Amino acid sequence: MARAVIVVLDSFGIGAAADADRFGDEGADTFGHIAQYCAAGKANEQRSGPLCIPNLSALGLAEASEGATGRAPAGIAKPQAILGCYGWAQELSSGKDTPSGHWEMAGVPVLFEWGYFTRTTDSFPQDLLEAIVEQGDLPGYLGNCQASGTEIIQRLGQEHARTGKPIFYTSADSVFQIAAHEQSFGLERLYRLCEQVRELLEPYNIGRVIARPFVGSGPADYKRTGNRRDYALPPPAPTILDKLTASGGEVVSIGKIADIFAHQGITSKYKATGIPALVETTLSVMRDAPEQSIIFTNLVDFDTDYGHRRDVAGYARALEQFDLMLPQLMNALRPDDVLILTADHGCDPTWPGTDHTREYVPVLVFGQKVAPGSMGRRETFADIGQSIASWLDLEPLDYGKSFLTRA
Ligand SMILES: O=P(O)(O)O[C@H]1O[C@H](CO)[C@@H](O)[C@H]1O
Ligand SMILES: [Mn+2]
Ligand SMILES: [Mn+2]
Repeated sequence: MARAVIVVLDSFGIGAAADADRFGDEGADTFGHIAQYCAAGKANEQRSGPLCIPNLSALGLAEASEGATGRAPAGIAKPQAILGCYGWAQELSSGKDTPSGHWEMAGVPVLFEWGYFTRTTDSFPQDLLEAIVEQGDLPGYLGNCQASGTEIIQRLGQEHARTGKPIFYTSADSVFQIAAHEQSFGLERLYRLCEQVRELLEPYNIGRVIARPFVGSGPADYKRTGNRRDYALPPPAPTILDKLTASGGEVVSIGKIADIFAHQGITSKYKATGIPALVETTLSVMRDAPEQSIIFTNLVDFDTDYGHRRDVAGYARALEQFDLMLPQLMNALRPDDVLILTADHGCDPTWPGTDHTREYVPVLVFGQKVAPGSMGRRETFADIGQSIASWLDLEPLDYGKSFLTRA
């Protein structure tokens, strides 16, 4: 009997994937560029100097990054000893979005193409917009373009508050996002609208509708809240989560994991806002979760607050903050448990635009019974799901090769 704890550092890529040119992402490197900016003294806001992440380093992060890129990350001190089993994984899925990355690590790569709204303005089809306005009983809509979510509420928030028209926007991802004010529009009303849009999008094969509530009295203090909700399509096949729950095990979602899996294969869920609170929640779940559990945490802030915002110093601070808490996660493991740190895609904060980047992700594994050393390059994120299947003595999954054998 054993447990698996997966912590996804959302968007923490470690170097352009072999197929990054297909995405215009050749040369992207979320971790490598953050380390480089820090070492060059170009990321000194509320922190300073080279990136200080001794605990991630002890799990083999720098070695994984060097394996993925052929270069050692700048300014990262070599650990005295490597305690983790480390590697770097290529994505098999066609997209570089959050559901694809998570489903693939849970054993189900997305081999079909999502629908996308590719026009930068007038992004959504007119008949779809008309149907949403009618069904949602709306006075109209604002936006209808590709945008950064923080920028668009600055630009259109006041008009939204004045007219009651919700803000519709998309990105390079397969998403329909709706920003609306929690008080003037209403949070429950926003959620209901998203559910209606989810249904109206049926013919378009769009991965997610995302509710983006915000508060504040004007552009100077508009702020998005932790009440974001993602309405994802369900994974196209049973994941390791479904297999474990079907066999009587527990799957605990922390953060937006349950939303990403359309609430399938989850036995309990906890939400928290911010990296410290999400890690604290993970620690408290680890104290009580029974054997044959997966504890699955998504740390969305790396992506939403720093990657998409192209905030290098903020991303570095968040990594340093997580690194300080990492020993608590390692110490909370029971003798048979395994801790896996990974990511779902990249979002290089030094890269043009505000979108994700196609990168290798780190696979850092720690457990009292896991032999340290390199697991090398992995062909698919599904190796994570397959390894957990083998660790928890479940039937093998259709995709992936296990990097874990119980000692
Ligand atoms: O700019 P914000 O609203 O954070 O949106 C980002 O978040 C979405 C979901 O990850 C992405 O598609 C990207 O558009
Ligand atoms: Mn993501
Ligand atoms: Mn994102």
